[in-house]
Amino acid sequence: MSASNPRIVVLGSINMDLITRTPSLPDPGETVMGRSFTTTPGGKGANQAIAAAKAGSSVAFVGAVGDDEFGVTLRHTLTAAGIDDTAVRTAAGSSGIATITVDDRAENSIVVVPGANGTVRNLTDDDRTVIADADILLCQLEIPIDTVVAAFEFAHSRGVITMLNPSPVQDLPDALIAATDVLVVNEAEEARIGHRADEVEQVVTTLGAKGARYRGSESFEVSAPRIEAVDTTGAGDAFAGALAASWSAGPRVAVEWATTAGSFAATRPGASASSGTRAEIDTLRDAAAR
Ligand SMILES: Nc1ncnc2c1ncn2[C@@H]1O[C@H](COP(=O)(O)OP(=O)(O)OP(=O)(O)O)[C@@H](O)[C@H]1O
Repeated sequence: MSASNPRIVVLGSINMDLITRTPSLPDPGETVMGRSFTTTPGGKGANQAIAAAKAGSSVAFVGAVGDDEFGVTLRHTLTAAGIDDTAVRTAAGSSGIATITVDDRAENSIVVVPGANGTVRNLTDDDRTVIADADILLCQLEIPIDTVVAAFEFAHSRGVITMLNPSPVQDLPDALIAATDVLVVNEAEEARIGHRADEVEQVVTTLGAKGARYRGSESFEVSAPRIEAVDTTGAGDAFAGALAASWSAGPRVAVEWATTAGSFAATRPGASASSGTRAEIDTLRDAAAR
């Protein structure tokens, strides 16, 4: 990737994932002994922000952590990645939490508590300042959707490019569609959104191991490099962050590079930790071109 990196604001979720591995999932009322326990930062907003920052972009995050110990760790995760956290509030109560139990057959059960993410119900003056200073606003739908709509309308009015990854997928308000410049979806999300995606000028669809597709001023498909997939969790977030980070190079370069970034993430375990640096992604791209 060449062309200079844009300044990116991610407005979205940040969670602590609490992951327990166990031989078998407990039935209701049952207690089982687990094998191991790990905590890892997650949330689509944070994953995508970290992916964009690792790709070399200047990134600011807008969202909320709780006033618990996880909040301290989560905020540190952002700043350690070089992300500007001045618009991250600390809300009373718990941080966003995903309690994940995985058994030996890779079956899982997950409880998500939105916690602080659910308190991001309005835009502050600081948020507007950060957004107005950016080139791209990137959002998902793990915070209240009305806040995303307000942010997109404000960004749109200031000429800031709006990129929406509508996950978890849901009905999209007309105002959100109208203020979206680039829609980033996987195949399932695209199918659920259906013809409404036609109302957005540019749509990027990820196709898993097949790569990605772009529809806009031109239409094309790029294939993913062949890799040994270890864990595809977070591949979509790595793709979205890298797409924003490379967008100024034009859709063809950006979609190709984001596809390589998604594939790189699939070669590593975990979500935010699996995204690659710019050099790692370039290395995979160069190897695939040989
Ligand atoms: N098995 C794979 N081999 C190569 N690349 C992959 C593979 N799986 C995912 N990718 C890469 O990651 C990108 C995003 O994957 P996908 O389309 O599965 O998104 P997603 O469903 O949002 O992912 P997830 O929810 O697992 O994070 C793809 O466009 C591709 O570049």
